[in-house]
Order: sequence, then C-alpha cells, then structure tokens
Amino acid sequence: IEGTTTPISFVADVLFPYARANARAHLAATYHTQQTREDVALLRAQINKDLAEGVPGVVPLPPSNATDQDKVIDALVANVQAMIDADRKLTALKQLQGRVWRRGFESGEMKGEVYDDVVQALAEWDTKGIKSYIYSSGSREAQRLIFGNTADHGDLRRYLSAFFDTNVGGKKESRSYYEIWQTLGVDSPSQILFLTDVYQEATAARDAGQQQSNYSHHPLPCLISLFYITDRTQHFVQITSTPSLKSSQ
Ligand SMILES: CSCCC(=O)C(=O)COP(=O)(O)O
Repeated sequence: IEGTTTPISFVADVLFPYARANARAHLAATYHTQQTREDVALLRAQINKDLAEGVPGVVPLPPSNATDQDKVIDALVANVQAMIDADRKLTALKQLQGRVWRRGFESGEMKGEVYDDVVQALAEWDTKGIKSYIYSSGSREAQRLIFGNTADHGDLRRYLSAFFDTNVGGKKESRSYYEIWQTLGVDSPSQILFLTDVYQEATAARDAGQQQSNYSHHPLPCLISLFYITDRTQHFVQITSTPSLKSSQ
C-alpha cells in the first residue's frame, strides 16, 4: 500500500499520527472487550520478546492480573507510540492500528487515498477478468478501511478479491509469497504479478517462485514476475528470473 497504491505521506502524516493520538482513548474505551483483550495479549507477547532481545525504549508492562488499568494502558501506549515512531511492521501493532483507525474512517474524519492510476489499473484488470489482491503489513481490517472509504473514488473493494496481511508472514520473507500463491490456487507463480516499492519484498516474491521445487519437488522452472517501483512516475524495474523478461524500462 504505502508508496505503491497510496502516497507515503498519507500513511506518515495522516494514519500514523491518528493512531498515535487515539490509541489511549481506544484502549480505555474498549479495555474489557474480548477483541481488545486479544489485541493486548498480542502486544504483551511482542513487548516481552522485545525486552528479551534488548530492543531500546521498550517499557515493561505491569503483570496481566494488575488491577490498575490506567498503568497498564500507560505502558501499552508508550510502547505503541515507540513502535509507530520506529515504523515497525509488527502484527500486534498493525492489528491495534486498524482498530484505532476504524473510528476515524467510520466517523468520516479520515478518507483513504489511492493514486488515480492505481484505480484505473484496478478497473481495467477487473474488466479483463484479472483479479487483484492486496498484501500489506497493515492489517486486513485497515486495508478494507482504506480501500473501502477513499476520498476520490468511493468504495474500491469491488475491485479487490482478497486481502492478505502479516498473518501469512512478513513481506520480506519468501515463504509468505509461497503461502499466498498456494491460497490463490493458480498453477504457476508466473501467473501472479506482485507490485511493490520495497526491493527486499520484490526479491522475496521472486525467490518464492524460484523455490517452488524445494517445496513441492516440481521439476518445472517457475517465477513470480514483478516490478520494483523505484519512482512511480518514471522508473519500473522488473525483477525476474526469466532472461527474456529482464529489462529496466
Ligand atoms: C492498511 S496499511 C496502512 C499503512 C501501514 O500501516 C503499513 O504498514 C503499510 O504497509 P505496506 O506493506 O502495505 O506498504
């Protein structure tokens, strides 16, 4: 999403500050709900992992049976804000961010931003029967909010067949792309075009195609064709293992 379908500035200047400013109110208002209990349990596990790994700036949480709700929320908010500031792509953080953004989108305070040419491409592919999917570090809930409530194009979810988030794995890990390919059910990964502005994501996706034989002992060469977008306005670099497709224009 960020940098590929949507301006980075929208994420950095609108979404992240909203989550930063409203995390406390969200946690306080929903603290005893089942959903927030699960979100807090996920955050607690991540914070304990960070503490064990010596991640700087991590604030220990009071024990889970602590009666002082405000102290637990204070510590959670301090950790969440530090994670946002460091732009960490953690499932626990992204899940909470989606919950917080929900209020902003439902109230109309925020609208999603999607580049005009992305909307054009989605519409054209839809007409041709080509399916489009989102795979983002942002949670599936957050993805539906952004694409379901755009400022200039309304609800774009009619063009999107499914949403994937880091519950399938991190975006720099080949295994994640293998999982998505298996879920989509196409015979060959070369039937999937993955678009990103992050080089390591592009190579991870490519390698998932190359590793097909490791996973399934399939003897055929395979690849995922994809473009690494260095600058959306000018340069498209295709990263592929097929020599005939290698080009930088
Ligand atoms: C629904 S995504 C909001 C932006 C965000 O939190 C994010 O991590 C974007 O990640 P992506 O992998 O889509 O660039």
